[in-house]
Amino acid sequence: MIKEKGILFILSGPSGVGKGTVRKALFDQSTDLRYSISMTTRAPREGEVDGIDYFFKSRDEFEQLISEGQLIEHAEYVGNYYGTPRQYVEQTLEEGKDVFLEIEVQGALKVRENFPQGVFVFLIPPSLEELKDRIVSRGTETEEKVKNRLLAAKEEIDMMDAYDYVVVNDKVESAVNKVKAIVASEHCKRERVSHQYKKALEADQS
Ligand SMILES: Nc1nc2c(ncn2[C@@H]2O[C@H](COP(=O)(O)OP(=O)(O)O)[C@@H](O)[C@H]2O)c(=O)[nH]1
Ligand SMILES: Nc1ncnc2c1ncn2[C@@H]1O[C@H](COP(=O)(O)OP(=O)(O)O)[C@@H](O)[C@H]1O
Repeated sequence: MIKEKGILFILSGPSGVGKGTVRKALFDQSTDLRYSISMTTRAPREGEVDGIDYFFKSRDEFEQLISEGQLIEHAEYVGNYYGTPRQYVEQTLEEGKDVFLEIEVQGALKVRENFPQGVFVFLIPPSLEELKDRIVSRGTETEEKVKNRLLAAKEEIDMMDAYDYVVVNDKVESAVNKVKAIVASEHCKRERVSHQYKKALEADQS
């Protein structure tokens, strides 16, 4: 029997749109998706645990991982490196399980080069005003940085055509439901493909 590979789902979108919030809400529910824990050089925040939230690395360690080809993609974001571990993703897909990445836009574009069969989901804010409010209310940015993030967000939103799906993050619960619907839809597509394949095999034997 041919074992089907898992599907790679990528959730991306501009800073502050709510990627982390939607991803956490999705994984708080029961799901068959496997979350790929990223590597980063940023310092752990209070309450974050190595190997759960991120694999926290020094810059030297991270650069070593890059040079050994151990990351599918990496990006420098607000002065820190972030990257997706290759072995976990490839092995999990090979085992037939779906993998879920939550990464920023540059990294997602790089994943697309290596995994064109991945399913790319772009999260957008209901409006730029709302995005600004979210970045400000998170309280992690200076006024200058908020301006820069909004400028970057406008450019990033222009890239949404490169994605397979666009989800508006109006209410967290409804965004999570839409992501779940996308996962279900991709499984249905695959059922159709594998069904046709089985029919072709049967026809060949008769
Ligand atoms: N390219 C890339 N981006 C990542 C990865 N892991 C997390 N990110 C993104 O890095 C950005 C910063 O994440 P973080 O430092 O946790 O702060 P946040 O802004 O509160 O989510 C977010 O946009 C994440 O989606 C990764 O492996 N690769
Ligand atoms: N649907 C939503 N409605 C209102 N606020 C939201 C929503 N989604 C996220 N937020 C808030 O917006 C801010 C940015 O969310 P976060 O998940 O950190 O974004 P990202 O990971 O994309 O940078 C946080 O303060 C979060 O609580």
